[in-house]
Amino acid sequence: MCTQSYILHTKTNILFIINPISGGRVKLAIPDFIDRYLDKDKFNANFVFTEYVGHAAELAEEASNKNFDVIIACGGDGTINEVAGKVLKYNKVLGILPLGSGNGLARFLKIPKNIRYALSIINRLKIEEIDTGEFNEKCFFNLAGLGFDAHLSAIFSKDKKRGLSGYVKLGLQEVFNYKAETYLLEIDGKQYKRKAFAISFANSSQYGNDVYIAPNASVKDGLLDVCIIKPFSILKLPVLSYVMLKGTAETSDMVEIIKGSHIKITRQNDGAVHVDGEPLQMGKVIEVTVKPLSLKVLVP
Ligand SMILES: Nc1ncnc2c1ncn2[C@@H]1O[C@H](COP(=O)(O)OP(=O)(O)OP(=O)(O)O)[C@@H](O)[C@H]1O
Repeated sequence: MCTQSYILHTKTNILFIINPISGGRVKLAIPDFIDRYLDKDKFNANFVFTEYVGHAAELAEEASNKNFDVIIACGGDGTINEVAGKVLKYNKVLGILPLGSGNGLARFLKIPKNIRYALSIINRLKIEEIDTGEFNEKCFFNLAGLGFDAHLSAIFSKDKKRGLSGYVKLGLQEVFNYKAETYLLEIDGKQYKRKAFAISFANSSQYGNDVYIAPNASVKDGLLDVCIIKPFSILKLPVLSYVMLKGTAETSDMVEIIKGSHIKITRQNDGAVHVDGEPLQMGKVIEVTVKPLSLKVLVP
């Protein structure tokens, strides 16, 4: 594990990239709030709101080329994905203000939802390096996956209402009709054939909202947890929900977890995948790898 602190001779240029729609929360007052609690002796702060999907990545790229050393993703895992992809590319430092619906990576890193406390973490400038994943060359930082989770994220992204309740409602509508598929997996050279409801590749332990798919996952072990949710009778949905909320999914016979660093997955058809909850379409064959300790993040 590598922990560093900046020795500050001059002020650090910091950019807050704010997603106005994440978490279903209005954020017009956020810049004033940040301005009040950010340490002005350490930082020159700038703020910008995103205007469309992909804009956070463009803004982070621009900022990296303009002397910003620390870039803060103010949103959920989708916003972090866009910002962190560029932070990783330009070897900058990522900060997080958890303003999303699920906030999976922020929860895993113990960054509080209370913005004042989250800002106190930024003020301390304590940096750690974490693993990052690649899903057919698309970076991810929390979770990527296919099957039901990918199907749901594709539908959720078209929904105007964000937030936890909308997600749960949609999930319950869709779970009844979703059909499990057969996948061929190669994990660090070993072959597996599995029929699955969903498969997640977990860098952190959770989807968000403290729903744990991979309770023993670590962002520092150079490994991903391949979490296979087996096909199940709808009557067992409460059991599956219970073990995920309790953080005991690995003990359930409905879930199989295999750790690995080089994974190839072959499915029956092209279709939906998700990276950090954002929907994408990919082909039948997907390669998943991990870059150990590759991203610098501000942590408590
Ligand atoms: N101005 C905007 N209008 C519409 N979509 C936007 C805008 N700015 C960013 N986005 C998109 O919003 C999406 C959702 O963002 P994000 O994932 O951060 O929030 P969330 O889904 O509420 O939280 P979480 O992923 O933690 O559950 C991302 O795909 C992002 O590209």
